[in-house]
Parts: sequence; structure tokens; C-alpha cells
Amino acid sequence: MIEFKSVNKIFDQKKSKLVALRDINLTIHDGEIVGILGYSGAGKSTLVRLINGLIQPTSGEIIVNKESLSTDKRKAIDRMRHTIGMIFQHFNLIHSMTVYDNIKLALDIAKYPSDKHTRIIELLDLVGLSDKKDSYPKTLSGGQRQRVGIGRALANHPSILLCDEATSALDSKTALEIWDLLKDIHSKTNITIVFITHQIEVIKALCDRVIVMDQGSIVEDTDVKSLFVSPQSSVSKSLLYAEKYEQNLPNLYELIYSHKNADETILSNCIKTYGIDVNIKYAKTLKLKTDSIGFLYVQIEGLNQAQAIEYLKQHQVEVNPYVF
Ligand SMILES: Nc1ncnc2c1ncn2[C@@H]1O[C@H](COP(=O)(O)OP(=O)(O)OP(=O)(O)O)[C@@H](O)[C@H]1O
Repeated sequence: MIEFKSVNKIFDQKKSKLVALRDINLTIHDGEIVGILGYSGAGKSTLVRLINGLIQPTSGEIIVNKESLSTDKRKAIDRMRHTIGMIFQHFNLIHSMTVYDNIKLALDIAKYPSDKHTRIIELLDLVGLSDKKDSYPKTLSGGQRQRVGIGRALANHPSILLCDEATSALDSKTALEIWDLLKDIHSKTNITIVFITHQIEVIKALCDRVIVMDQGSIVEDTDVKSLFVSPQSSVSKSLLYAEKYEQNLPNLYELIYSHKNADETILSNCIKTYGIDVNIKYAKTLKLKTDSIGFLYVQIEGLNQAQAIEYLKQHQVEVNPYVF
């Protein structure tokens, strides 16, 4: 479990102070897959660096697996060795070492107590790189390099995996394969995954919960489905709306089908009952990890417009006036 209690982080700059994190209160439970979402400069990396003990908070307390992180650097290093694995955007592999040796290095640093060779073979199998054990990083694709990164991060059986923009440098197909691999690892190990990202796609495909950050503060902490159905913060709205329909039209509404019993017949029944004209501008289905949500952007015209909207709402369709 990761806990932040009233954590502030202030960086001293030449002439001023920069508040990178302000009053962060947060609990991440064991086995959760949490996305930390925000624009550049929001404070995401600072949050991660505090979790892994690379930096200290200016005030407040951080507790990782019941261990309070004080200014004791030895404890932080121990935690990195034993409870936290980390993967990075640019993989951070040692290029003069083979895949096998890159993973072995992690075991050497952790002073792995059991048979290292057996563990390396196990890890190579887990990340799907058994046939690449003697290859060098420069001969691997980006996705394969990140698989090595994942193998190395998991070497010493950590209970937490921190991912800092870990798929931002990959094309969308390769990123999807890495998210699938992480889901597979999660189902086998129940490891806690914290994924720092500015990409809404990762949240959609991988996460159960999302924490949205803006200018050093947490502005939203919610389950992923709620983020898509009713985003609360301006950051999540703008990240989501950038994916959707951007044109301003009169009488434009966003209809959200998120309940299992809400289907298209509701709209056709509504048209028949209230004699309205419905002009469908755009439709999209978002597939989440275990669910899906339908979005329909429609212009609704006619005398009974208000009653029609009420009817839709009563039939578990969310209706929002759509103004970008
Ligand atoms: N060591 C440092 N010294 C001074 N300021 C820093 C330091 N590290 C981060 N900052 C500042 O703290 C703020 C938050 O930075 P942080 O890297 O945590 O944001 P981020 O959300 O991870 O952004 P990005 O996605 O661009 O990495 C930024 O204004 C950044 O310039």
C-alpha cells in the first residue's frame, strides 16, 4: 500500500520557490492498477520520485508497504531493491550487455538470494523474450526493449511497479501489446501498478482507477468508467473532449450509454413518441478494460425537445448539452 499524508514538495529555484506538489493525500491499495494522468508539469514525475525515495518531501509523510519514508536514504534504497520495480519511457537498458545480463544485473544489485539463472529464465518466459536472451538491446524493437525493462523491474518480486510514461515512445499497436503484457502480469502476481501518463488511451486500456493532477494538486480521483461518463475536472474534460467531437452546433447533445440496459431502441422510441428530429453527427464506442461506453453526438430539434431529453434520462441514457 502507498500512502501520502499532506505531502508538499517545493523546489528551490535560483530566485524563487516552485511548488511542485501541494497537499497530496492519497492511498493506493495493494493490487490496484492506477493511472496518474495530467499534462506536462502537473507533478506526476515528482510524485513517482517521492514513492521510490529518489527525493524527499518538503513536508508530510509517505508510507510504502507500512514503511514510513523518512530522510533515511538507506531505507529508501532498500525499498527500491525489495518492493518497487520501475520502467521508463526510454527503457534505460545497458547497451553493452545482453538481454540476459541486463536482467541479471538487477538481481545482482538486489543481492537476489536464490538461483539467479532460474529466475532469469522465468522472467524471460514471462515477458516473451526467451529466444532473445543473447541479443543486445540495439538489435531489439522498442516493444522488445520495454519487455526487457519489465523483466528487469520484476526481477526481485516487487509488490509495486511504477511506470513513468512507459509506453509513450511506442507506436499504438506495440503500446497495446505492452498493456496486455502488464495486465497478464497483474493477473498472475496481483502487483500494484502505478502508471504515470498524459495519454488517455493507457487509462482506458489498463487502469481501474485514475488520479488526475493539475499544477501540483490532485483534481480528480475516480474509477475509470466515471472519468469517461462524467469527468469533473477541466483537465480530464479537455483530455477527453480532445478525443471527441469538437465542433460547436446549436442543440447539440452528448448521449452516453453506459448502462447495460441502455440500447439504441431507446432513441428510436423517443423519436417516435415525441416527434423530434435527430441528426446524428458522430458516434463512438470506447472500450475500457472490462466494459464499454457508447457516445452519440446528436442535434435534437422539435417542439418536444425537453420532454424527449427527459425520456432519455429516465431510460438511463446520460444527456449533456455539448459545448466544446
Ligand atoms: N529538481 C527540480 N528542480 C526544480 N524544479 C523541478 C524539479 N523537478 C521538477 N520540477 C518542477 O516541478 C514541476 C512538476 O514537474 P514534474 O516533472 O513532476 O511534472 P510532470 O507532470 O511529470 O511533467 P512531465 O510529464 O513533463 O514530466 C514542474 O514545474 C517542474 O519544472
